[in-house]
Amino acid sequence: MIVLKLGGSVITHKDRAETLDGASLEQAADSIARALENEGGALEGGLVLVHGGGSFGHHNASEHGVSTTTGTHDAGAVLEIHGAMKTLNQFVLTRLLERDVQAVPVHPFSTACRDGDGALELPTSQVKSMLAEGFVPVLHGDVIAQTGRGATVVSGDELVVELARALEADRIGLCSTVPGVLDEEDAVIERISNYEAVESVLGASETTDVTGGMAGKVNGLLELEGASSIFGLDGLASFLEGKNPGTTIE
Ligand SMILES: Nc1ncnc2c1ncn2[C@@H]1O[C@H](COP(=O)(O)OP(=O)(O)OP(=O)(O)O)[C@@H](O)[C@H]1O
Ligand SMILES: C=C(C)CCOP(=O)(O)O
Repeated sequence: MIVLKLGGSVITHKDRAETLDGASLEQAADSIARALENEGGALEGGLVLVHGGGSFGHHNASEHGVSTTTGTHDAGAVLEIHGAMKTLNQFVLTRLLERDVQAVPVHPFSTACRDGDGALELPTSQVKSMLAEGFVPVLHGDVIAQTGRGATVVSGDELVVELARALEADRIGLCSTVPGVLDEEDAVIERISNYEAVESVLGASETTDVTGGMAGKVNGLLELEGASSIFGLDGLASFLEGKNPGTTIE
């Protein structure tokens, strides 16, 4: 099975608060629908989707001073951040359903949490049941309760790592707004197996982002046993066909 994240930077205009990038979301939904129609293809074992926040969630979290480590005890702030993510989730589900993809929501706020050290606990038995019944579960970056800190942000990137581990994913992909991890000359780095070797080129996101941009992605994916890929929207169809576009992290 495949765990795929649609980056918020792809499906929204990340520099404008709560603005969907409808054309890119539709292109992504088309690629997913086409890949699922392909019997015997790479998606035969099922697909779990995660999407990020982009201009939904990050702006709200930033306004309330909430990040993956700084929490809030203000339920109003939680509702605003979670509400923005649910709005985006609804857009994603609708575009998939319009293409007959049997996409269903999983909201991390109602199921996941962090311990006092920030370690993520993400139950996955409901995701497994959904997969077994032929659904495409769609999770998203969110706020979640954290022991001693109220509620903190959980990135879609963290969810991908946890899902990949718990579901023993065969393939893991992060589709972002860049064609891969870029070096100093903006060329795509083909393979990364060591964080220190690329640390100097890994930065945060250029837009409002409370979860760590490219550095966080590479760090998280390197923790996994198997290989994973970071690629742009133009690489999505090829990734879903079983190829390795963009940067391979192993
Ligand atoms: N070496 C690098 N190569 C590519 N992108 C980089 C690099 N260093 C920093 N970045 C930034 O990381 C961004 C991608 O991370 P970002 O977290 O914004 O993506 P996303 O996961 O698609 O979005 P979201 O976090 O909203 O879901 C790029 O747009 C770029 O600004
Ligand atoms: C900012 C919120 C609420 C979620 C962020 O998820 P990400 O875009 O995957 O980092």
